[in-house]
Amino acid sequence: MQTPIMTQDDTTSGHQLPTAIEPRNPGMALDLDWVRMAQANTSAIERRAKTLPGRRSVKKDYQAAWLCRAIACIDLTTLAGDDTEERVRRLCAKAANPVRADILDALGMTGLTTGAVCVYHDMVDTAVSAVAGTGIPVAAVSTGFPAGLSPFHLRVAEIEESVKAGAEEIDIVITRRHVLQGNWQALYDEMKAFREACGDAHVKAILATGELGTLRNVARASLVCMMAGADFIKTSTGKESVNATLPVSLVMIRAIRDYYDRTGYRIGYKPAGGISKAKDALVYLALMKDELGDRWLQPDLFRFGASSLLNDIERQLEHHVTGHYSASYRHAMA
Ligand SMILES: O=C[C@H](O)COP(=O)(O)O
Repeated sequence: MQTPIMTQDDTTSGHQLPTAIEPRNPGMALDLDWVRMAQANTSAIERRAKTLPGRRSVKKDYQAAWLCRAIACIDLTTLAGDDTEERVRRLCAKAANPVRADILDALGMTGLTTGAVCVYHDMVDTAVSAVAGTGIPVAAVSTGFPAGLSPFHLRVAEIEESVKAGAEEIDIVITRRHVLQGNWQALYDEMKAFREACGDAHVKAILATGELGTLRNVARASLVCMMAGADFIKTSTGKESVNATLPVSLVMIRAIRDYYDRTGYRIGYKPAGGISKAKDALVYLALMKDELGDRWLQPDLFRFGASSLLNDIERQLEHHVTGHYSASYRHAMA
């Protein structure tokens, strides 16, 4: 049995924000030698990824605190073709009060919110009004999400419109073709233009890793996007057939570590798509702690892109506090 690596000390305030805000990533010139040298030892990464979920990484007594930390790191997302203003307002209300008050009281937690809400451009206005006064930022998916194949000037204009409407975070999608063709200069130029269009908004680069072919491509695309000024790198849109996976996460997290070692800038990580279970969230938090350290367990450097993860976490917290699952949960699981 392994010693738990996540203890109560790590979560004394559950979702404590860092005291110093991380400086923005200024980027750097494209270093093609570094990109070409980037490797990913697929079998070693897959072996390591396989051991992660089985590790006793969180002692049971501390799980509630860690689940609250996970909530603070969720970009609570709705990205559906049938989104309505009413659905987005409900999402924002949930982001501001993610867990029932009696459960939070029992845990001794106050002021817990999700890290952000994440919507399409069309819903930014609604979301900005709905989160007013809560301190929760609105993230907009942009640049022709999810495929990112609309005309370049329209992708840039979409970013500018979302920033104008009040989005503080922009999730751009890269052109996968640039990666598949090894056109690193084109990827760098695209990312740099998106970065500039974001102005003061934070930019997350969605790599759509399920469509990049190899882990080596994932490593290289991660580096290029960080060199071009991405503040976060994000796995996927949630719309591809393969979304966030542990092998891909290891590759991206290690690219973040290399970039930090070389430049001194901390880049955030956002796994997204298909993460819907509380126990999976704990595996990701353990992975961040293991590979990058405690600083990357804060919402300014780590987010889950997820539409349904919060529901499962809330159920687990309810179980932790009351010792049983609600009737509606038992019914849903039956
Ligand atoms: O980034 C957000 C993803 O689209 C959410 O995906 P999900 O609905 O599988 O949680």
